[in-house]
Amino acid sequence: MISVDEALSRLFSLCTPLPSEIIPLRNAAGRVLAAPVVAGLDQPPFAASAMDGYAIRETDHRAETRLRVIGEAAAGSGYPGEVRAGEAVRIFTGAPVPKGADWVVLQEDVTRKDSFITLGDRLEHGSNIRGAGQDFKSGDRIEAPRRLAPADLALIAAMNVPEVTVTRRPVVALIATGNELVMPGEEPGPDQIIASNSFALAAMAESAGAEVRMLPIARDTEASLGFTLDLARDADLIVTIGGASVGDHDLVGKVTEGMGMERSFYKIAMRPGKPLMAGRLGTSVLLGLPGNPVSSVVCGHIFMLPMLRAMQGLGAEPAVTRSGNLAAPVEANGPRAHYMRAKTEHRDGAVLLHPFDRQDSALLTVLAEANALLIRPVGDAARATGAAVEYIPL
Ligand SMILES: Nc1nc2c(c(=O)[nH]1)N[C@H]1C(S)=C(S)[C@@H](COP(=O)(O)OP(=O)(O)OC[C@H]3O[C@@H](n4cnc5c(N)ncnc54)[C@H](O)[C@@H]3O)O[C@H]1N2
Ligand code: MOO
Repeated sequence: MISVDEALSRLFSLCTPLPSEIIPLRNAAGRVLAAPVVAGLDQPPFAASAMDGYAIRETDHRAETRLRVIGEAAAGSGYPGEVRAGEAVRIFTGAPVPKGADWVVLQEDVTRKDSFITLGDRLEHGSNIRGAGQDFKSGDRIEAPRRLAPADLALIAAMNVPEVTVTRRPVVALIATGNELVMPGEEPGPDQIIASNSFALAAMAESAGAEVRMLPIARDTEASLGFTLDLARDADLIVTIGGASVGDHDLVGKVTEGMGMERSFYKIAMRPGKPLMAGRLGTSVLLGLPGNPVSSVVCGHIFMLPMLRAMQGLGAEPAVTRSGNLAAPVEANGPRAHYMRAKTEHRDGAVLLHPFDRQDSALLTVLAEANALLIRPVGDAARATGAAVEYIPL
C-alpha cells in the first residue's frame, strides 16, 4: 500500500491542465483565469469627488470663508469651466472635479445662501477627492491562474474587459456501482439501499468548477459496468463509487483493466479509503473510490478536489491543512493515516478538535455533522487532550 502523499503525487502526474476558452464575464464566477486580464483604462478615469459638497481651491479651505457658486458637477456630467480663487462648484459624489479645484468641502460644513456658501468654523481634514487611477491604471494586470471570486468580476468589469480567458471546466463522470442501489425517490427492494454518495461528490466537484454528469447506476456485472464506463469515455475524470474492494462483486478494477486502463495504483495506507484505485483509461483519468459513503467523500476531499484544481491550472496542491488542538484524547493510530471526522470549537483564539466517537465509514449522519478531518499520521502514538494536531476543514 502506498502512502496518501504518494497516491496524490501519482494522481497529479495523471492530471494535465485543460485547454482554455473565452467566455463572457457574466458567466465567469468560480472559473479559473488562464490568461491575465489587462485594464483598458484608469480607475477612476478622472479625479472624482468622494462626497456631496462643493469643489473649491485648497487655499480657500479656511474657516468662515465666503465663496461664490458658479456651477454644478454631477456624476456623468462634469462642470466644463475652471474654479478660481473665491469660487466654488456644487459637486456630487462621483462627479469629475473641475479644473482649478483641488478640494471638496462637505455640504454639511457650509451654509448656502443664494449663490454663495460660507464655510463653517470647524472644517474636516482631507480633500475628499479620489485621484485619477488611484484604484488601478491602464495596463495593470490580474495574473493567471486565479479562481475568480465575485470581487474579481467587479474588478474585471471596472477594467472594461467583457470577456475572460479561463480554463475549460473539467468534465467529471460519476458512476455509482452496485446491485443494491436505487436512486432517491425510488422504492428500494428488500435488500436495497439508496445511492447517496454521488450527490455529495457531484456537489463537491461542481463547487470546484467541474461539469458533472451523473451516469446511471452500474450493476455488478461486467457488461453493465463496461456499458456505463463507455458512456463516460469523453470525460476528463471518471469517478467510480464502490466495487473497489476484494469481494466477488467488486468489478471496477477487473472491468477497467479489461478496457485497457493503465493502473497507477490500487490500495493506499488511508482510513477510510483503503481500496482507492487510479489510472488512465483512454483520454480520461479514472479515480475508483471505495463505496462506503464516508470513504468516498473523504477521498473526494483528499484526492478528487486537488485533482480538479490541478486540471484547471491551479497547480498540484494538496487539501489545505490547519493546526489545532485536541479537545479529547485519541488512541494510538495503526498503519493507515486516519482522517477522523471531527467538529471544531473556537476557544481563546485556538481551534479545538472534537473527534466523533463513532468513526464507521458508513455513517452519513456523523459526516454531515463534521466540519473537519482530524489527520492521524501512520503509526501516531496516543495523544492527550490539548495535543497539537493537523486537520482539514470541510
Ligand atoms: N475482506 C475485505 N473486505 C473489505 C475490505 C478489505 O480490505 N477486505 N475493505 C473494506 C473497506 S476499507 C472498504 S472502504 C470497503 C469498500 O468496498 P467497495 O469499494 O468495494 O464498496 P462496495 O462494497 O461496493 O460498497 C461498500 C458499502 O458502501 C455502500 N455503497 C456503495 N456505493 C454506494 C453509493 N453510491 N451510495 C450509498 N452507499 C453505497 C454499499 O452498499 C456497501 O454497504 O470494502 C470493505 N471490505
Ligand atoms: O477504507 Mo474503508 O473506507 O476504511 O472503510
